Amino acid sequence: MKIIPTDVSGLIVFEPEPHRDERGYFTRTLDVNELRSAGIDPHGFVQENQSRSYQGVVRGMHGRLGTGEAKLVRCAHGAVLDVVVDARPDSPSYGEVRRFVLDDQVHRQLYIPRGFLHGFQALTSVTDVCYKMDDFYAPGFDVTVAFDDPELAIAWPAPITVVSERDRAGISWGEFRSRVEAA
Ligand SMILES: Cc1cn([C@H]2C[C@H](O)[C@@H](COP(=O)(O)OP(=O)(O)O[C@H]3O[C@@H](C)C(=O)[C@@H](O)[C@H]3O)O2)c(=O)[nH]c1=O
Repeated sequence: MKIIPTDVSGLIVFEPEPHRDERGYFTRTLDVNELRSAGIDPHGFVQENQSRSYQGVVRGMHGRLGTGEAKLVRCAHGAVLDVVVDARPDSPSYGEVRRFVLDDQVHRQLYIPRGFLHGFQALTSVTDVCYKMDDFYAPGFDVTVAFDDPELAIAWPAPITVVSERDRAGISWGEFRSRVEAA
């Protein structure tokens, strides 16, 4: 498993080395030693989720007020463009967007520390995303920032097909920022 730091502090890409043969492939999807050597407590994860999305679906941009939540995200089937926004006011990259392709070919995983907004777009007809979280689902603290916020100007790569009602009602990045900065 290669550990690939990014230019944003705490945001880390993990790249495994899948074994491919005529049957298909084998790959590790979790190695606690690798996580520890990247400074992540593997026992911090308390919930794992899987969602299926059809081509063009956008989910996001989701964040959690208060302490936030860290996620370890991978695409088990198909491909996504995974998008994060650094929502940590004291970070040098506060407000910046980063985009990563996660797919079932290279099998990269993205570790997103606490204090980020997260979302993705499904790039394939059937797209399964799995992610571990270091806190339990707490809808009362969840906030959605508009996936099409003009200030964030996230470049979604494909025509957008379906967006949930919750995500269509997302607040602006400016509104989110004032809530986070006031906290
Ligand atoms: C996330 C979540 C949802 N649910 C329920 C609530 C709802 O009825 C249904 C679908 O929820 P949502 O529409 O919020 O699912 P979704 O839009 O896929 O939400 C997810 O999006 C990605 C981008 C993330 O980063 C995640 O943290 C999470 O916010 O599942 C849970 O029971 N537990 C959970 O942990």
